[in-house]
Amino acid sequence: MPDERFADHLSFPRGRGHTPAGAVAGNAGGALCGDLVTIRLRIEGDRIADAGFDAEGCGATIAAGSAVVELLDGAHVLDAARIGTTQVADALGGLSVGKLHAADLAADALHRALGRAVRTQAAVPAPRPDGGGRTLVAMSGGVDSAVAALLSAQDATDVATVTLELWADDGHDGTQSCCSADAVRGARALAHRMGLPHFTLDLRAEFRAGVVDPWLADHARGLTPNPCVRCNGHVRLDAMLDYADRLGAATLATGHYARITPDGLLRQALDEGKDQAYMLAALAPGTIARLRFPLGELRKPQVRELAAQAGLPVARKPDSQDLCFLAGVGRAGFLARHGGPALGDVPGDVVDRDGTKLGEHRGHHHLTVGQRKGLGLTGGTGEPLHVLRTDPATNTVVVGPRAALATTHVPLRDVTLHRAPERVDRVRLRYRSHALPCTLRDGAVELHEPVHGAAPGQVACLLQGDVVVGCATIAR
Ligand SMILES: Nc1ncnc2c1ncn2[C@@H]1O[C@H](COP(=O)(O)OP(=O)(O)OP(=O)(O)O)[C@@H](O)[C@H]1O
Repeated sequence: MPDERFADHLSFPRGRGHTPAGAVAGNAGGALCGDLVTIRLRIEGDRIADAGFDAEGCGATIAAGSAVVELLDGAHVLDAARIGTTQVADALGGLSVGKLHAADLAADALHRALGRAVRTQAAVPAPRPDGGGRTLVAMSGGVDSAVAALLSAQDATDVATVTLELWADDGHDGTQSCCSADAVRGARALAHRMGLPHFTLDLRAEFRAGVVDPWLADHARGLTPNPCVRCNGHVRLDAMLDYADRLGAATLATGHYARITPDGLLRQALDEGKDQAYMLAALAPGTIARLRFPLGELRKPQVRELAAQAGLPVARKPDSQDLCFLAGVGRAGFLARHGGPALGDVPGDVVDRDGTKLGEHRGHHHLTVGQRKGLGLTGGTGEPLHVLRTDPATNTVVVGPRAALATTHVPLRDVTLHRAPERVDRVRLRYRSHALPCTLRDGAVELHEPVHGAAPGQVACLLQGDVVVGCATIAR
């Protein structure tokens, strides 16, 4: 027997077919599962001013859409962000496992609409200054950002969370798939479990234009780009800070392993093996001033322990390994699928330093300076060969012994410095590589010891000790 609340929503759906003036819509479900929910809402200031819905499919879908509209009635934006599958199901008197799917869809549609509406309509005041302020925590669904949220909630009086939807394969959106992006859902469930409001910020268009397209273009130009540095520096942190403004949050906390010096510069994390200051090197000082890194003084095992103590299901979740948009397809698969004609597989010559052909490759963009694996070649003496340089104009790859990669002179472009150039005494030329003693002179770093292979396109993180004092790109 369905609960009478369920029957009531089904018989008298609240706001069905209603489109509030100035509404922002969010969809979930679609062709694959046959159920589709659309939630429409308008925010004024810090409240949901009006909401309506449409639903196709089973009765539970209609009841769930109606329950969301009722839950939203006059709700504070931060309370609306606490509504998840459980709240929708509870509002219907509980749902059987088979019908929970309807509550999932309605919650997904709500969060798509809410996430978009906050971007353009919300103006949530900051909490009273004596109350400790509000922090927005960037939650990926992994253990690091979950613990960052946990620690922020212990510190700040008021915490909200946000997850970015950055990438969905072509044709995969809320209306065609039965599920929203898994990561976003997982992060939302985690935030709700901690009692925190959760927002979804759809940055797919900005991410494609500001990160993926330049990454593809750099590959076509024979460079080895760092999309994460670009993403942090020019796309996601700025977008999340704008979002924080809308939600009255003065600060943004992330699960990055990094620290901030008293004079506002980035500093490497205590846990050197996890340090991510390199990934954040392109941030402007104004951005850094609003960031908090609650994990900067912790080591990874401590972070996992904190998560376990708090009963978070992600305590043992493995770390993410690769670029987020390559998940499931890998680099070569992604290039084949999204690279277009400029990055199609076109065989070219592998030559030695004298231009003698040694073999063939399937496209220069699959190879990067310093690379040994994947060439399938050894030199005449049996010595392994490495990529010395790639030439996109002729689709030629030049190889040689490791010794030929050695250099002490690394030319730079797009140098940004936050302190005088004389203060640069170390440089990191790759993520997860050691910092190398150096001097910065005439737009290049002069290394005190040779390095084997500095790949054009990679970021050079300019350090004074363990403090990031600048950033540049390695030039050809
Ligand atoms: N999709 C996302 N939405 C919101 N914040 C994100 C997202 N992806 C990453 N972040 C933020 O950036 C931080 C560093 O991201 P990174 O990809 O390095 O994740 P990570 O070290 O595996 O952390 P986590 O364990 O939290 O996934 C995260 O801890 C989180 O605060």
